[in-house]
Amino acid sequence: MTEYKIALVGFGGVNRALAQLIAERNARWQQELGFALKIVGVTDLFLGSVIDRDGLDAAKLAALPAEKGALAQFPQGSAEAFNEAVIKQSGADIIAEATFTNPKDGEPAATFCRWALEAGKHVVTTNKGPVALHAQALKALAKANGVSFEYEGAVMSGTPVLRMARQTLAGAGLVGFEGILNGTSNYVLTRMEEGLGFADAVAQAQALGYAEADPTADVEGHDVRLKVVILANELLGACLQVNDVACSGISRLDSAAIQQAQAAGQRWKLIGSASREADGSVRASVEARLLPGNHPLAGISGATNAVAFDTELLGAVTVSGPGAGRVETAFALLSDIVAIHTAGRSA
Ligand SMILES: NC(=O)C1=CN([C@@H]2O[C@H](COP(=O)(O)OP(=O)(O)OC[C@H]3O[C@@H](n4cnc5c(N)ncnc54)[C@H](O)[C@@H]3O)[C@@H](O)[C@H]2O)C=CC1
Ligand SMILES: N[C@@H](CC=O)C(=O)O
Repeated sequence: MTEYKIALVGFGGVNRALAQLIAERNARWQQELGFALKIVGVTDLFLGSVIDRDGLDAAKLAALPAEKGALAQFPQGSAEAFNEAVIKQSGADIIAEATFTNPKDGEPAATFCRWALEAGKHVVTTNKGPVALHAQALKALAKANGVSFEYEGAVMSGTPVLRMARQTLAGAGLVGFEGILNGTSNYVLTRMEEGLGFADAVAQAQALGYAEADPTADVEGHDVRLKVVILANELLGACLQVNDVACSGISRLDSAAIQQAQAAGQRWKLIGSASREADGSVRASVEARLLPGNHPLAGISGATNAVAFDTELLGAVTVSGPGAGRVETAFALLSDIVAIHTAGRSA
């Protein structure tokens, strides 16, 4: 039986949900997936850090109170976040990186990924910063060290989009995409259609674990901009930088405008899109658009996301599913580990 030792960097909603899944499902994964996971380290800016090479109790971790320095409760635990030690010295085979997304330079998460890859550890991450801003360098580093850098959860949470498109649309002639790529803003728009105010709707999205640490990133389109860059660079072979993508959000839309549109059979949606131009370049944007009721993306409500891929051979291929959520995103980390396991077996 294969057992992967895993260290969790950032222990907020997503990695805590992964610990809960490990506590509940490890035996089942052994049977169904051919591997089990053992948590050997956890580190978090707020909670502190702990290393135990023999394995930490996943259920106890998942139930940890959200109090400053709480990881000091574990034998060998500390109220200080020794990120570098947990990444390099916990004996982990895999680092699950789920700290805050920094849309400006991807740090310090990009450094955490670098440390792990240089130390010969696989990285699975849901953090959009390192992927949108440093994917090429991190992928090269992974290759040089014979390990994997996986990030399925960076776009549309646990809904399989990146790997699905890369593997199953290869050869279909992908020329563009448009999608609802942020769970929080779509949830906010839906709740505002139902009569809730903007601030209350954002607060609900935060409580449900959908929003970024600073939800401005969700409602002003910055989060979607990172996802558009990831999709365009990965699937359309573009070399977009974040500032190449024109970006506006939903905060200028008031309840009256949203409900008026709805009464007219239309819906406001935050749309991220990219397309290949005749000269081979790729143009991309993020903006609120008023969609007619019969548009394929108009019926997507709540934290659900959808992306329609425009292909030469199949026309539009649309994938829809959860775009945010703690357990949903923890599943994305699991799917990355499955990919690592499968690649290791076929090597
Ligand atoms: N929650 C969701 O639905 C989704 C989240 N993501 C991304 O996954 C990542 C994690 O998301 P959540 O768990 O929801 O966020 P969260 O805000 O609940 O947790 C992040 C944790 O990282 C810790 N942290 C921040 N900076 C750190 C540092 N320098 N060193 C150590 N720990 C640090 C914080 O203390 C916090 O506990 C974020 O980058 C987010 O953008 C991606 C897809 C969906
Ligand atoms: N805050 C993001 C989380 C996933 O990337 C969202 O709401 O979509």
